[in-house]
Amino acid sequence: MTLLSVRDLRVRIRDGSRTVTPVRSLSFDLRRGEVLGVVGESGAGKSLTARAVLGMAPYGAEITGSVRFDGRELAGADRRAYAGLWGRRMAYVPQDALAVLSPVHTVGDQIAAAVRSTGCGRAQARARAVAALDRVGIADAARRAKAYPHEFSGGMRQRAVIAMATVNDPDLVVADEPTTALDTTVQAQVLDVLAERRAETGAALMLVTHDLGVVARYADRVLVMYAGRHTESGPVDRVFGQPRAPYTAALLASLPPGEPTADRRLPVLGGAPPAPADVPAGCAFAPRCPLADDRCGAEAPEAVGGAHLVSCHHAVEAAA
Ligand SMILES: Nc1ncnc2c1ncn2[C@@H]1O[C@H](COP(=O)(O)OP(=O)(O)OP(=O)(O)O)[C@@H](O)[C@H]1O
Repeated sequence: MTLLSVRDLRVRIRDGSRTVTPVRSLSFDLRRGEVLGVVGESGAGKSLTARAVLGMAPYGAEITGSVRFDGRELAGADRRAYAGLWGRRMAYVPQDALAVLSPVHTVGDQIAAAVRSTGCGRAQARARAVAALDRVGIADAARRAKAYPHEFSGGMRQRAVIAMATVNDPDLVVADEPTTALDTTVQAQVLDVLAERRAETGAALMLVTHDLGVVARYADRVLVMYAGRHTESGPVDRVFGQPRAPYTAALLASLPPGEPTADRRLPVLGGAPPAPADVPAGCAFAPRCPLADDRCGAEAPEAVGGAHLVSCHHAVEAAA
């Protein structure tokens, strides 16, 4: 069943003296309990999309289109509309734990406060906070709950944020590059903890990452974005096994050998994506695409296909 339905999402934002549209005409769905990986090069609009879904778009950003969460329209809603949702039904795991953890309260108190927002009593909230820390692999959780965020390592802080995000069994967790700031040795452990907690709570997870290997390992479906738009989406094994858009194929081909099934027909991507103010008319990828022709320069492609959607005038036919 669909939990989150995003249609024709557009994020407009002032950038100095002009207004840019870093996310445009973006549509995707997330089903209950599903893990959706959102990938694309830097500047593709992944973070803005995540923040638009959460009602946490930067100040002054204009959100249009539709963001339906469990049947409720949230696009452009004010913070009051989200107040009953944050921390209870939807939760955020950012790249930097300190963006959501206060430095002046203990980790345990902060998780307990999230529990208390559901109406739970003080003693029980504390006990649940300690249990939540224990579940994310924080040893000696009762003692560690009394520590402040700066007394935790980066990996432990991220575990604490995962504990806080999942303590109230939310329907949706949005994780934006949740391990990018961590040492590589710790990244996999923290992602495993996030995946475990997701499975235990049954939450859906929107996992923003630039790492296709992470998507291959943890996600059910993938959304590939380019210059703020949908490029390709569908089940991970189909999109990575038989990419239909030249951009997805090139992204996969640029992976080191041994990474997810990479079709290496296309050369490694040259050039860089356009800045939001310089997105060309037509297909945004056309200037870098080996298959681009006049139509690509003139006409932005619509998303076509059933479960495996692609926005490309030269899309490879999906295998039956
Ligand atoms: N507050 C803002 N004001 C103006 N432009 C912004 C703002 N936030 C983001 N942008 C622009 O929007 C585009 C998309 O940004 P976003 O952070 O969503 O990309 P991303 O795909 O998450 O990239 P990365 O992988 O580097 O985090 C970027 O070009 C960025 O410069």
